[in-house]
Amino acid sequence: MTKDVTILDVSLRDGSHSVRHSFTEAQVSAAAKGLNAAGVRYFEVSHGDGLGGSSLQYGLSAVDELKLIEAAAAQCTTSEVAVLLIPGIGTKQDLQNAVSAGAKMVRVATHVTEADVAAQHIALGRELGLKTVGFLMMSHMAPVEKIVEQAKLFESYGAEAVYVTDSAGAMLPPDVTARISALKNALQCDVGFHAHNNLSMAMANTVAAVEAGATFIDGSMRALGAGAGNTQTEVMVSVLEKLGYNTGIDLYKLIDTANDVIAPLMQQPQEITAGSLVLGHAGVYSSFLLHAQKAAKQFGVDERDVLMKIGELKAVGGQEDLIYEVAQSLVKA
Ligand SMILES: CC[C@H](O)CC(=O)C(=O)O
Ligand SMILES: [Mn+2]
Repeated sequence: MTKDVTILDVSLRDGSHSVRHSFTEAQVSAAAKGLNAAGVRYFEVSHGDGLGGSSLQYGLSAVDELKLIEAAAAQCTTSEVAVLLIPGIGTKQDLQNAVSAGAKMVRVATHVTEADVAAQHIALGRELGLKTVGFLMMSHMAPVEKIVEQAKLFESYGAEAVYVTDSAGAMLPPDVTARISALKNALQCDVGFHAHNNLSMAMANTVAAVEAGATFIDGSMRALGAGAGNTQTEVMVSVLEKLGYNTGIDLYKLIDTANDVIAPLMQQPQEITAGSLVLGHAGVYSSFLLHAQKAAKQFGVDERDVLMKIGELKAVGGQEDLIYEVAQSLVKA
């Protein structure tokens, strides 16, 4: 029996980190047109750090994300636009504005131990009639029991799916299997998985996730995303179809969009470089990479040392300014 898997493309949100939040309406519109034509059910559009992320701390967006959401929604006949909301960066008003611009899904993202800060945002998502999802970031940092506890909180607030998010690209397939299987046993709602390729494990981890029962899976075209990027959506469609899963996606149309729209806008190849490898090794947020490279350059220190130290400090999203303090502290007196 073929099993259905819902693929959510994050090129236009996680990819925002990789292009330093420089997406234009024309780029988003062209990518959205291709994703819709290929039959991708959901795709995410917003600043890399979610709604309200445009700031000195996280990086200023070239174009207001509401304009990008509108441009994307205008291309959708069957696909739906998702937005990411990290409570404290984005607000309930930001979500309402995103809905007016055409968003149909919200993913409320918290650190893996902090799901309780999302209760009112999940409730608002449901009230607004959105597909509403919980997103547990940095899931490698918590043991399985903690993840189950936090996912149950999300479900109790009304989340219709809960994601295990490997923000640092630090997990190995057994880590993924353990987490997804535990959530499948403990939850009634759907379970999702989001990977980063810092240790070259994104596809293997994605396969482990679907085999353990995840039915929502993220990817990005040409792997465009923070760090070494995400599971490459067009490759994942092929791999999942070969494994007997049904994605409902037209592979050629998706490849064309990846090649004709995404490849030309990339600012660097999505490779596993010294920095992205250390993200996975030390368990650091993938979105910290470009900040660490900038800070290392500014203070004349090795980006690997900065990231290793950040990993030791167990820094979490929102602590981007710590990267500069660490780089400064590494300068030899
Ligand atoms: C900083 C938000 C982050 O990019 C969300 C995400 O995609 C992840 O945690 O991997
Ligand atoms: Mn990510």
